[in-house]
Amino acid sequence: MTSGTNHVQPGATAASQERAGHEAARGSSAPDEGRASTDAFAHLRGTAGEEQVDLNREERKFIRRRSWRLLARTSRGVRLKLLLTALAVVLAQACQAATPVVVALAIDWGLPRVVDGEASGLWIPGALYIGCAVTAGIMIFFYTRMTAEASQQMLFTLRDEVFRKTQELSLDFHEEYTSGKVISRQTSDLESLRELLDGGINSLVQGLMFMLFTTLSIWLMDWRSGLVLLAAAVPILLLGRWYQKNSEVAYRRTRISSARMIVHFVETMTGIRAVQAFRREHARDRQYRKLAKIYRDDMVRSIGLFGILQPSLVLVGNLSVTAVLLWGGFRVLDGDLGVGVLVAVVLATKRVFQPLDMIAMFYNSLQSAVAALEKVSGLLEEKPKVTEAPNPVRMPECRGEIEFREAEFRYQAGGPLVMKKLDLHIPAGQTVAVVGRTGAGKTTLAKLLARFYDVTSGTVTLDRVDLRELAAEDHHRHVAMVTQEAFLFSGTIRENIALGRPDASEQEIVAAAKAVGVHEFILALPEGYDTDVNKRGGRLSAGQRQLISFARAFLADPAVLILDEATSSLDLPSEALVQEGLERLLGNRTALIIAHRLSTVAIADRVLVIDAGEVVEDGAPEELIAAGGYFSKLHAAWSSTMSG
Ligand SMILES: Nc1ncnc2c1ncn2[C@@H]1O[C@H](COP(=O)(O)OP(=O)(O)OP(=O)(O)O)[C@@H](O)[C@H]1O
Repeated sequence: MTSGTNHVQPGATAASQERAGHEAARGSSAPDEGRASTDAFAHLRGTAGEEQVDLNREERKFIRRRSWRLLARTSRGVRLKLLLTALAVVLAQACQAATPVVVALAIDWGLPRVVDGEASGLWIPGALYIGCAVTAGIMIFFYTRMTAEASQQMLFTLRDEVFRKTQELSLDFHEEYTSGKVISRQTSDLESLRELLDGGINSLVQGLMFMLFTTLSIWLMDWRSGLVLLAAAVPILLLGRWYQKNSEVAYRRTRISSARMIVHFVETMTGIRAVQAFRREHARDRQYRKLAKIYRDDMVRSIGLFGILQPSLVLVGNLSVTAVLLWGGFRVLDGDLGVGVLVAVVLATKRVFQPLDMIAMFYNSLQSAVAALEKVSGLLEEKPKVTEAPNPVRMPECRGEIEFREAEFRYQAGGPLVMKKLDLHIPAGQTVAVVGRTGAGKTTLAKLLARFYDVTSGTVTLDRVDLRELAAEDHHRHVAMVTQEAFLFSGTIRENIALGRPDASEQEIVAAAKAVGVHEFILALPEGYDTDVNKRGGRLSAGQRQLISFARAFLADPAVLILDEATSSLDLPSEALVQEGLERLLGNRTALIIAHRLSTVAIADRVLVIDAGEVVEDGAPEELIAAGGYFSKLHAAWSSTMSG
């Protein structure tokens, strides 16, 4: 793959700037270490505390504040819409709650007039009723639309932010966090939020408003019945509090178990070849069932809480209606209360509890969404370790001279030194083969040059400019890394080659393919350069993919090429093909090749033998063979396999 060296878009750090002063969550970069130790919430920053279920008061407050900040930021562009929606909801609910009052008016004020032959007793309540109904209808239409627009806009912003953030984060984050978790944040967590934003908030506000106005109308009609409602509010609030406390933990648990399940699923699917090759299907399935069962049980537990809440609320509602009816009925018998008012008050009391069901339901989705928001806001709080300097050095032209000076590197703070005080100068245009035992640090050297990571101490320079000072865009243009996997994106062969330089003309794309010797092969494909790499017939072998990625790199025309070579998986004819392509690709660029084959070393000007993070042999291939060290043994072994 011609990999984009990890760089940060200049505009993509607005969110991180807002969080200036916060420590990096996982605290492995040197400047953060000191501050993290004085930070009481260091263990919760970013994705660090993601799996923690039980939080204390302060921790809950910290997480909630972060979620709210994210919601506030996401709603920035739609606040007017939200305000208008709220107004429309209030108006609609006021109109709906007013209808029982109109019924009372019709019975107690209108009917006597109608009996006396006065038409006003009929049309005034009638007009009021129609007025309320029509206004409520218009307002409902209005806010339904507005809510959909506002919530979809917020989700769009969130989706985009999650995507940009995950792309922006450095490789170290992805190696730890895994793509399964990112997928879980982007899919199941955002889905929970969608459920809430799409209908939940609306119904919640709508229900609350309806209850408020209906309660007001009851107080206006008969304050004694209002007292019954006040008494009913006590058990309702207690129930609400109980539910909130318990469901918060329960839903947090479901977000964690759902993420674990998705991670396992994604890992199995991405590693399906290994799973099938090693007959791991049953074991993976067993593990998946275990995780899915945990998720199921967590869900059942949280829904079970709702199962207690809902009938309890219905019971309180029904008892209240009975109390209002009995107390009001006795007062009607005593002549203290009009029948119309009693009918209206009983009607209103019955209605006042109706939205409770709905509110409880959406409180449920609110809790689920809050748990999801905690996770998403944590992910968005992460900061890339590899960042662009505030005033980066531009480099329009590059010769390709590389220097590592006293470069040291460890993957994690406190972890082992993977590279020890490396001093290495590679003049422009040199082809350097890097060899060494597995785990010696060859790929690490390449990753540092591609700036997937920054050195822990010392420097790495390109044309004497420290990579940390160099503009990401220029670094990306001058240094390209072609990895073993030779990843092809969905799309045509042409598009895949053009990734190296999106503005390349057709001739340039064909010229690149010809240069690395893959043109004839592409023409033989069912649709030539238009062949879709994911469709039947477009499926390429490892060697063919490698050649396409060579063409991609050739087109990008970088001054420095880093190659993590494809290895023994290639058969000999295609290996020869790759070899020819490779030679033409190298041209007179500076190249760092992690060599796994004798043929590659043969074209190198220089060989570096790395062992335990140190260069132990360095010289022209023939010199090293003559010296009789590690390389000469390796060379002898390679030669014997070639001749055998
Ligand atoms: N992301 C990582 N986090 C922690 N340690 C790592 C990470 N990647 C590599 N290492 C460690 O760094 C050391 C060097 O690894 P590296 O991948 O550079 O070796 P290599 O020489 O390229 O090996 P190979 O030939 O097997 O690819 C190894 O001990 C490895 O365990």
